[in-house]
Amino acid sequence: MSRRTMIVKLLSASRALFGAVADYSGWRGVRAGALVAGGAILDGAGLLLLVPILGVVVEGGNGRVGRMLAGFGLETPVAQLGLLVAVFVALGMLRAVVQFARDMALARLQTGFIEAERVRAVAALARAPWSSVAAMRHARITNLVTTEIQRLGTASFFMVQGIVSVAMLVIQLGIAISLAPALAGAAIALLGLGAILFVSAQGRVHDLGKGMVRAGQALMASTASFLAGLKTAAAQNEQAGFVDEFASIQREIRGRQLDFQARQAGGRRSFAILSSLLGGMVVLIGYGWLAVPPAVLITLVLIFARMSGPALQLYQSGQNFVFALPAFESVRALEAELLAAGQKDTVAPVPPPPGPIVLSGVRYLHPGGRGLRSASLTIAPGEFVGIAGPSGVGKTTMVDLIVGLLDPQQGTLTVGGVPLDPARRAGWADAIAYVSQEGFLFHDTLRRNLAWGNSADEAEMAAALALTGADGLVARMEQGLDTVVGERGAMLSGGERQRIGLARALLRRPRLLVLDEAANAIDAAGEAALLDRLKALDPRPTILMISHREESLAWCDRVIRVADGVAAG
Ligand SMILES: Nc1ncnc2c1ncn2[C@@H]1O[C@H](COP(=O)(O)OP(=O)(O)OP(=O)(O)O)[C@@H](O)[C@H]1O
Repeated sequence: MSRRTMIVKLLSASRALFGAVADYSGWRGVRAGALVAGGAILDGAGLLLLVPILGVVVEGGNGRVGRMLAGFGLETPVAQLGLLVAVFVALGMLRAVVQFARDMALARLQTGFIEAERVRAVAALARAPWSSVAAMRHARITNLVTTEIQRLGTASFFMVQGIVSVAMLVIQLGIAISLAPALAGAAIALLGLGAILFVSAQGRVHDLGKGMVRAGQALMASTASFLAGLKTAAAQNEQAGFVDEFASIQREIRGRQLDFQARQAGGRRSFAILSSLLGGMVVLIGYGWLAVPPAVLITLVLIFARMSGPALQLYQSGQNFVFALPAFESVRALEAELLAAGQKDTVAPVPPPPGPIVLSGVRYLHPGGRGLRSASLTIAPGEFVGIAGPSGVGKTTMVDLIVGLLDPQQGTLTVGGVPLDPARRAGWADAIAYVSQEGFLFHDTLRRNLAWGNSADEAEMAAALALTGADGLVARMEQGLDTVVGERGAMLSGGERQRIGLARALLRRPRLLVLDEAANAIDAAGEAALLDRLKALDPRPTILMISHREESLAWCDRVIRVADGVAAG
């Protein structure tokens, strides 16, 4: 990429981040901006006041300032100094108060901005169609929503720091110009040179930042697969492979961080050299060549010394900003991807009328062309329907269409005689309990796991556990429902996990219960007893059960057999 293209890209990304912060801040941003300007002006006013103070100190009461103050009745240098110092202290105190308010306002904006960005990204994720989320790498999403949004907060912080530094520098330069235009001109030229050098080095910093995003995602993915495969790895003594991969990503991250730190440290070194040169130049040229009066000369030296703080901060903020900018670009790219896939409307849910589920010529093919080619069937309310067929013929795809996770690409799907518009789709989802083969337990107590997605009380929980045959398990546990089940229910057996997942589903009192190989880890006798109790439920929800076991399918009222993407019944 040419330097020009790189600068244009950086500027447009910075403008986008600036726009996002401004959109979020609104009037609070204007207030914070006013506080930034106020802090800088008060700082400058304090500096400017040094001229008369030093004037009185150096020239006694006989200088221009002394004579002017004598006109107001302050005859002695001590009285004159007393007044000037009192004003100086008052200004200093006011500056401290304004800068405190400024820092708090900026901190509130920054933390609020991070929170808003995180909610925005998660909302876009929650409203994206399932098909697009299913294709995404989870590590990418987790990394963006946690680490990268935090880095985006850092970028916005450094952007604001940069603005504060610019405000301070402008005021300080303004004062320097008013005191000694030629010297200030030289300082501006030096700053301009620094800015050119700075911008030309930012392409590499931006690349480093992009690399950090990639490495962060790789680290997250490696950790996730390490944890997911830990048991298998431990059983096969394969942990070393995971550790090696982890270590190599860590090395990459460390390398980038060191590279960035070297750039920051190099910048500080150049600044230290440049500011000593500038200080020496001011004294020599000001005293020897331009014959600047001593009070003005000392004030100028103080101003230039003071300027090195904001100038260094501007340099470092700029570098940190560019380093963190790719985080903003990645978060917005994820959002754009989710938005492009279409967002579900947030509407008040309307339950579809009672009646059958009817599929007529429904088709859904996944990317790659596999899926459900055609399904035409009717399922009556309360029916217990088995769905069978070899692996990969489209059973899960059909069920995902029925529950509304996927939209038919062709054909129609109605519930109670009406097609699923967004409001009815939301109402339909409220009436569904879905149990997948893997189940879904989180690292918490049984009680909290059972209470997810329903408002059941303890008695209802006990009844559901009895129905799914998990009551004995809970009775055996020392802490009963308060037992923590481990990550994804790791402290339970596969069959126990499935029984708990089923109990939770029943607690929703669903209109449609979907069991996608949801009891395949339970022993045959246990499953038979469970299906018998499910079949006897009164009132009974419509039950769709995908299963590969013929003895399980024998409990169903009827079985729809899917073959090569085609289903009828
Ligand atoms: N998100 C996806 N992207 C691409 N292809 C997919 C996707 N989901 C499923 N498929 C493909 O679509 C076909 C049908 O998948 P589906 O999960 O519906 O099969 P299934 O009958 O439920 O299989 P199983 O009995 O093994 O669970 C498979 O060949 C599968 O590889």
